[in-house]
Amino acid sequence: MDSSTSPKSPQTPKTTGGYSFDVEAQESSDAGDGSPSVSSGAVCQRCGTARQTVVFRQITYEVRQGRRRAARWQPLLRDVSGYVAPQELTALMGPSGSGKSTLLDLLAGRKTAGRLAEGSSIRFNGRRPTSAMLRRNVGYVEQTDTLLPLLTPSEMLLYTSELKHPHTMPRKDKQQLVDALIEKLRLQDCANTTIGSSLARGISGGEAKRVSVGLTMITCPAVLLCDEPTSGLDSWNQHAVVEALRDLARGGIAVASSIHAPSPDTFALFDRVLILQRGRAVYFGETGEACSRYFAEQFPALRPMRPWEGVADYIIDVTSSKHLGERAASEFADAYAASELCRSNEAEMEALLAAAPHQDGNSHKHSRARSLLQLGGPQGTITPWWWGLWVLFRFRTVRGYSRPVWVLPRALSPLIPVFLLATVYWGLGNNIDVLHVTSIAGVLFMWTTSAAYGSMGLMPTIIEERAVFLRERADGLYTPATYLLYKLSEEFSVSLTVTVPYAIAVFYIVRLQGSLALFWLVDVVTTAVATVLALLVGALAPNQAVAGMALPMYTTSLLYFSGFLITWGNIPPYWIWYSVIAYLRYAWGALMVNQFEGDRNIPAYGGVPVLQYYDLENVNKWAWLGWEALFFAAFTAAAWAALSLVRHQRR
Ligand SMILES: Nc1ncnc2c1ncn2[C@@H]1O[C@H](COP(=O)(O)OP(=O)(O)OP(=O)(O)O)[C@@H](O)[C@H]1O
Repeated sequence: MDSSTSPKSPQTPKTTGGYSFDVEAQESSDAGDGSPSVSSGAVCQRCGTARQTVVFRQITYEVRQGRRRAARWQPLLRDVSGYVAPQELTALMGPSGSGKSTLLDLLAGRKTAGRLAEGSSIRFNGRRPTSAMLRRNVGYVEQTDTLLPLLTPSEMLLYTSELKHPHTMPRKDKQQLVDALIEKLRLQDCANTTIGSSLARGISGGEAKRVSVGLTMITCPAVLLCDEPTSGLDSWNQHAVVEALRDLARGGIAVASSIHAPSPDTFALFDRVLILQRGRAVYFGETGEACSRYFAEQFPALRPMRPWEGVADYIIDVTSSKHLGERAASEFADAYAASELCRSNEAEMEALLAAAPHQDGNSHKHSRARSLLQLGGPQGTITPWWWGLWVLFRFRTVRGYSRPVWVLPRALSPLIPVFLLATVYWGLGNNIDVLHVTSIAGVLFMWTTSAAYGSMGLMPTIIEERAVFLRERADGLYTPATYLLYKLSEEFSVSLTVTVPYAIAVFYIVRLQGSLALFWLVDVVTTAVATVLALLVGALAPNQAVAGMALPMYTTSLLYFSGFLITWGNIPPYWIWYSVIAYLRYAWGALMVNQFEGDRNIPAYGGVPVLQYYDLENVNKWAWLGWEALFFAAFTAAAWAALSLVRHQRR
């Protein structure tokens, strides 16, 4: 395993796959926020992204804890300083809960709660970050992978590339970039293997993690932040992932990654390490010998390193408060704050800021900039909506259609209700005695009910896909409206087709009356409403369990008020409002009028004409179909709002 290349040694990085920064300083016209700038270092040969040095000083980050009046600001990070430099791979280490993810989130502008205290400052090339600038310059690899299990790494990267580069860029150029990334991340062996999931085995965890890194590298960010990219991996895969990060760093990117217990070989791949403990820095400096020497000199009473221990394990173990108690633990942070190393780091940061092309100063008034804490807001996409829809269709829908487990449940699930309706009510539709009138009303009721329940099976998939949606949306791959359109058209294209033969079969076998077109359209619109409801509940519900309960309960409640089980006149006055907004009432009402308007005098119970008995005598069936379609429009708007506004991710 190669762990040799030092960032200190001057070198001309290879331009492997175009992910490399030119060593000559060049003028860049894109600082990511639209303003021209001159980088302190170089620009990427491929995309012109300027190198970025991230300097963070005296970061104190607090969240509000406790209830209402008793709530107080609790610091999660205190006076943490350091930097992430181009061409360097920086490790963030520390016991669980020490604040590594919090710091990475802050640097990436992904915090949605809490505040940065007075005096905290984060600078990218000397400049206060804005949302647009962070989005352009920072790649963030989350702890959990959010990949599409049906695609291969090569397809996953191409799919992301299609959505992250202008649609006018030729496909072969995008493919070349993908091929270069595959080579850079050493994914050649699994490039065409299906990614898979926990249920269907695919590529390994380490390969999946490198694909996740690749997704953020598609647009060639200048800074790459990774939150525990090696968690859950064996030491071989850990090493492979960190090696890939090290290669990216050597190409000119500033890379920081949190990591737990790296093996000595893997730890040696890092250039620098920031060790946190209880939200405070206990060491920031070079890895390896320098790190162990610092602890040996500062704390001579510490136990010596055991022969089988790596430096990383040793430092984390000796500084871990589980052995020391809180007071002794803070002594490490106090000692570091008073150390020569800390002073020299401060001087280095001053020098980096002084050499930076922008001089926003350390004015603390703006260091709490909302943009820094709230990157997750509305954002644009690089490609137009129709391109997003086309790419989603090309990579996701087509792949779904090719799988029997996707198509068969959708195509065959209406078969059982259709079979039951056709065999139980065979030829009943033109029979006109009182009992049969009620049975026919029941057939129509069951027809709408089956359509309403049929789409509920979608919800688990929608919730499973939610993490992918949230990540891709945050990455600006598409808007919630495009995603909604994609999901609806994916489902409609199947349901429009399969409902035709089923509607014809039931209509003729049961010998129903009226318009076959309306009978089919009611089924289509009811399925559409149920589909968008599944998307709405999937977007709103915090988890599978809540979603799995909410939609069936809501749909069942509609059955009471659709006009069949209790006629309109018998609904208690305080429930009438619910009947008015029960979309199934309009579906069933339209079907009833369709069935009985040819002969309005057919009697129901008590000899009352059937449409009068069910309070439908003044109903226009097409108008009621239109009302149901309006419910579809309203639920679609609600689903769009939920997808846009509900985050499910508080950081
Ligand atoms: N929004 C928040 N509100 C309250 N506490 C929070 C919030 N975010 C993080 N914390 C707390 O801050 C501490 C640091 O969390 P963080 O996730 O940064 O730790 P970490 O070092 O990354 O841990 P691990 O290695 O286990 O991922 C934890 O005790 C966590 O519970």
